[in-house]
Amino acid sequence: MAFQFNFSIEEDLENKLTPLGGENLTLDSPKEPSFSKSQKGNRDKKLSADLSDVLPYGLWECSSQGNGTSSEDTEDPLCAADCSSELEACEKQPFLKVAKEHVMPKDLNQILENKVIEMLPGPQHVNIAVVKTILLKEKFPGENIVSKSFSSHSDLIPGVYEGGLKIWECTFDLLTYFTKAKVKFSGQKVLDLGCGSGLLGITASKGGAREVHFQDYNSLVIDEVTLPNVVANFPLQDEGTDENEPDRKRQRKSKVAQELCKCRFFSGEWSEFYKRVLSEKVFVKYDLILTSETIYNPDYYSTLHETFLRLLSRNGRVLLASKAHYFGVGGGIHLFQKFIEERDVFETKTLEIIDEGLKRFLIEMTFKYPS
Ligand SMILES: C[S@@+](CC[C@H](N)C(=O)[O-])C[C@H]1O[C@@H](n2cnc3c(N)ncnc32)[C@H](O)[C@@H]1O
Repeated sequence: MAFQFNFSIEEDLENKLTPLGGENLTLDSPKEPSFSKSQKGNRDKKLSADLSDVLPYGLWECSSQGNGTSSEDTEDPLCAADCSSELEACEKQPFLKVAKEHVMPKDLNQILENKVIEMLPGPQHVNIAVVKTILLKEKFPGENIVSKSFSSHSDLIPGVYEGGLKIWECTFDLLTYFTKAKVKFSGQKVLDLGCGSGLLGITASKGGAREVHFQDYNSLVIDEVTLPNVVANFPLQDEGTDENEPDRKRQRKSKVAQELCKCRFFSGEWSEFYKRVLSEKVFVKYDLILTSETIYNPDYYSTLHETFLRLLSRNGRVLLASKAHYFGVGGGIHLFQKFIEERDVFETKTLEIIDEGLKRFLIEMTFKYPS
């Protein structure tokens, strides 16, 4: 098996699309980090990531969009109003984007409608579905994170858009590690924290996890990236060559539905997320938490630590992938490990150091005192 990409093609929009050429943008520049420059509040944040962070199709801009801000962005109570006041407001207030569970739509065919699936070469045995971000804006203006990402020339806007629309490099490091280390998912309850594309959770699900939860900050990411990816990535053993055959379609639907029963999807800020799941009558903690490129911002460490503390089962483990350092924002593996040590709740073990391009780390976290 191999990776797949899933593109949305819409003729009328296609003509208006211009791939980001990198004039003033960092997204496509091989030399420049691919995130974060927030335009307001003197943050001037720029995280370090190399070109392989950018999806093969990248982010796209629509030549007629101007700065792309929209008054339709009313979903986040803390982040209404226009983009500039929003960024300022978000800097003054804690990011408390309310957690929400996303229910899989009944019509699974609709989720993959207008999406073209392509194969991504690689040994990770996961198919990937990805949608063109311009179409997300056109069709789903609720969060409006695509145009905000364009207008701020950034892949990350703290408290507004946390980067889930693209696949970050460390996700592939973790996927490779799963294969190399023969990580066992069978029977485990798994959380893909800060999931974005959801490839880690999808791999766990395909590996026999009994339950997989996906969490991302942005609901648009869950609806338009994670969910389609999940649906597209459950291959059918009995799928024939003729995909158009009605009974084949039915089989696919029911098989996917079976897999989806063990998946749940959440958007929202981490503390809101853990409060939400812990408020359920019966909540069983996670055996395994997978998380990639989520420690770029030291402002979030406390909440992230609390999330692990509250949601990980006592004998569970966190597999975390990160770049050594995120320039501009200041986070990185050493700072995070220091933070963890100071809290004295978890111990960390370095599983792998990837020393090509930007240095990256895979670490494992377990409770220091499991019982
Ligand atoms: C840089 S993206 C990485 C996405 C994905 N894990 C990958 O490797 O491709 C960081 C992810 O962490 C999540 N995230 C970051 N800070 C968060 C916060 N404070 N609350 C909730 N989610 C957050 C976002 O949802 C975002 O998808």
